[in-house]
Formats: sequence, C-alpha cells, structure tokens
Amino acid sequence: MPRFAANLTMLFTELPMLDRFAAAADAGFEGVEILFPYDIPPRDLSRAAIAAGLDFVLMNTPPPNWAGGPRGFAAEPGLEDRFRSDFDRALRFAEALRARHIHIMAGYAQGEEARDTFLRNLSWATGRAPHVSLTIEPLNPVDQPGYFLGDFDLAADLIEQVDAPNLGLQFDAYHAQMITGDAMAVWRKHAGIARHVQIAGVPGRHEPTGGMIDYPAFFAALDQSAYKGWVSAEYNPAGLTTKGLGWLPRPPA
Ligand SMILES: O=C(O)[C@@H](O)C(=O)CO
Ligand SMILES: [Mg+2]
Repeated sequence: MPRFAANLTMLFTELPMLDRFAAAADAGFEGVEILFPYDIPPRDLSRAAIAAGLDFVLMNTPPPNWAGGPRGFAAEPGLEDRFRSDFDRALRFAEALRARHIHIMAGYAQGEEARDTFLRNLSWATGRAPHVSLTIEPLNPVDQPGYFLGDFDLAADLIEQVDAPNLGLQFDAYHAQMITGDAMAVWRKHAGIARHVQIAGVPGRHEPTGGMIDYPAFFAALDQSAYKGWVSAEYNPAGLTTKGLGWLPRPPA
C-alpha cells in the first residue's frame, strides 16, 4: 500500500490549522500537504508536523491572491519577474518545512505564448532548485475554467521538453476523471512520470468512495506500478472528516 497524506487545506477544517496535524496522525495518515501555507510561520507548521510524526509532502507556489483568487501565474506572459521572486519565496518555505514537492501553478492563459512562458519558467525553476522535486498538475475546466494546464498529454509533453530530473506529474485522479472520464486510463498512460498522487470522489469531490472512480482498483494498480510516492486525500469531506475515513487503508497492527 502507498503512504497516505492528508490535505490539511481541505480535511479537518473543523479545527484550527495547527491542530489538524495531530488529528491527521490520529486518523492514520503519515503525511500532510497544505496548498498555500503562507499565512502561518513555517517554524510553527514544521513544529506541528514533527510533533505529530508526519512528513510534510507538498505545497504550492503562491498565487497572487489565494482567498478565492486565481491559481498561480507561471504560464502568464509578462509576469516572469514576479514568478521568479514568488518561486524563491515558495522555496524558502518548502526548505523550512522540508516539503518533498512544490507544485508550480500555471495560472490562466492560453496559446503558444503561454506555453513558451510556462516552459521558460519551469526550466528556470528546475535549475534554481535542483534539490527539490517540482510538479505540475492538470486541473479540470469545470472547477478552473481558463486554467492553462487542463490536459495530461500537454503536461507530459511539457515535462519531456523541460527534461529535468526534478520535474514530474502531479496526478490528481479527481481531475483526470473530470477531464477525460477515465482516470484509470490516464494513470496507465502517465504513471511513469507521476511524482505525486491525489484522490477524491467524482462527482462532488468528496470522499473517495462509491463514485465514478473505483479506488480499490486504483490502489491495486498503484501497488502493481513502480510508483513509490505519496497518495494525498484532497477532498471536501461530506461531513466531519473523521466520519468519512472508512476508505483509508490502515497498516496491520
Ligand atoms: O487539485 C487541486 O485543486 C490542487 O491540487 C491544487 O493544487 C489547486 O489549487
Ligand atoms: Mg489536486
């Protein structure tokens, strides 16, 4: 079985952020991720993770405005200087948290110029932080209309073109299902470049149970693949987080 992480931006939101770490550990998670951790001093987050015995798995590059705002701008022409300074800020956070991956968010732009901008920014970032694993993640157009990276084949193509050992795919099964209608087929095609996996049910982005994705079969496919990374629960719990964790495989006692 893979190791499971809790996305603390979405899970355990009944609790203040720093209390969510212990709750995640008590529930059986071994790691955590936070989409945009920038409002809390990294030393406090790091202390909470260490105290709970959890790995800090992933965070995102800062968007211009997280409070309901757009997701990043790495593919937006004209914002390259801002991308670089914000990437350095993300890197400082990631290093303080010992985060395993930084997800570089593309933002909202279309066309050749956007693609070239994203490629240039990704190449720069992979050279800037050769010691850090960087990911890109296709997001579905229902939740994120106009987001540049909405296609897994495009992500694979960009990763191939950047050709850096520290850039890989963030495979979110929820987005894969929403974009293509067959998350398993996307996994089979792109598992080889996956660095990080996220899960949620379709439709609704709730618990990964009983929806259009057969998660027991997906977990079995992960086991049979060469994927050795984390699987993160990134969903909106239908009720109290702890009430909906029946899907989480527990290590044998
Ligand atoms: O799937 C998602 O929405 C996230 O993984 C993300 O990073 C976008 O904010
Ligand atoms: Mg995701």
